[in-house]
Amino acid sequence: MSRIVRATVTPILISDPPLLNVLGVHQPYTPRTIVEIETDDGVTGIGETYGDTDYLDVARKLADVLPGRDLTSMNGLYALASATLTGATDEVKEFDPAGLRGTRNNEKLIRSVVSAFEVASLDALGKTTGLPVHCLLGGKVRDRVDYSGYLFYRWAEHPDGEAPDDWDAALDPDGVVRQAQRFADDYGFTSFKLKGGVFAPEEEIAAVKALAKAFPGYPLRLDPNGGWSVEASVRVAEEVGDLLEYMEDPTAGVAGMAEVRERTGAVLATNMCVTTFGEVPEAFAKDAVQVVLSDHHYWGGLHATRELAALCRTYGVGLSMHSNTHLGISLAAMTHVASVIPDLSYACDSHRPWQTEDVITEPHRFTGGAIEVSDAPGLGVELDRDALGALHERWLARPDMRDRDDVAAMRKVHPDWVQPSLPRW
Ligand SMILES: O=C([O-])C(=O)C[C@H](O)[C@@H](O)C(=O)[O-]
Ligand SMILES: [Mg+2]
Repeated sequence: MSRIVRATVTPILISDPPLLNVLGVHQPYTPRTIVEIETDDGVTGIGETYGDTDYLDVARKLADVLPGRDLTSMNGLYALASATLTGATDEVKEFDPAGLRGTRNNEKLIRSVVSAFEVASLDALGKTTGLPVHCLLGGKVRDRVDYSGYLFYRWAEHPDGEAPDDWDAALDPDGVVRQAQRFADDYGFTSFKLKGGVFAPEEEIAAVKALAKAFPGYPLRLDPNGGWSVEASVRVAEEVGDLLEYMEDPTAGVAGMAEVRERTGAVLATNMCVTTFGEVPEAFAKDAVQVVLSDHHYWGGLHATRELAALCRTYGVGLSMHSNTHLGISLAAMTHVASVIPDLSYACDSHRPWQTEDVITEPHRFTGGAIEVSDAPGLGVELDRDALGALHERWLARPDMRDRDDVAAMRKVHPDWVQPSLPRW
């Protein structure tokens, strides 16, 4: 049995383009946490998760108590991490500027941290046994995992010119179609999701119609992150519902989602109103959600994602996959877990094509809109220590970017910008 001799947590800042959403715009740099777990066999496993300071604090405390523990005791990680939070209040934030992923409470914070340690443990265990992570999860049922092209309204550059990339602005239907065309040409995506909630629904309806015209038959999704009232959501469903494979979080909250469902019959997906196990019963009972967008980070890891899949299967609810800004370690973990869930029948989301940097030596390549499932031991990716060091140096140099805040980033351009209250329309 391998024992953990060291767990290391490295905070980094990665470049991020000026992607717009209902709250504001992405900052030029976004925080991530990279976890390494070393065993007494001399093997190191790696994991990745959110990097905002409250995640980082828990990750550092969990890393401190791991040496001496059995590598395989992954089911005990949650209790260990919880113990590090003793005395903290379980403050629930319904909506906060650090990313549009629903409620924020201690359980979700802990699960988000634990997931990186679970993935690092699985990577180390895989390297020790010579087995890929998907084998440790029961074996893949597909060799390739489909991803959808994640389109954003965006500016060409950040106001101060930081973190430049070679993409044009996309602020109208033509810009969105041009972006989708480049995604299709470069990565082969055959389905698209447009991040909405940026402009009035009529403008986003026009973008969806333009996409449907340019890419006939492609599955499309529109996600305003709860930015619309029930009335606006119904209007959008009437206008473009038949062009969309699902509407993602058209309106905020279970009651509103249930009403939109009842009035339109539209298929509704969420990564906002069902993001913890505790939110499942009410939402499923009220038929507020027909597709849950899993995210192995905040659901608590790869095993927890399979538990969620079983729950969704039991209740006849679909499963797809959410993403926030992430690098290749997370993409590898997402691909392994997606490969073992038989009824994950939608293309997964990934922000990865927007990232110009990585901490793995051979970043993944999307071909035909998919990622090959690796059969190499562990995750099948190697840490690039030079890149990790450089991105950590940036984290040290930029304390102003250590917490994601899309509202603050927007304020740099629009000084009067305040966190929009939902619904915006
Ligand atoms: O599907 C989603 O709602 C997301 O990916 C949430 C993210 O925060 C997204 O809106 C973003 O990156 O701006
Ligand atoms: Mg969403």
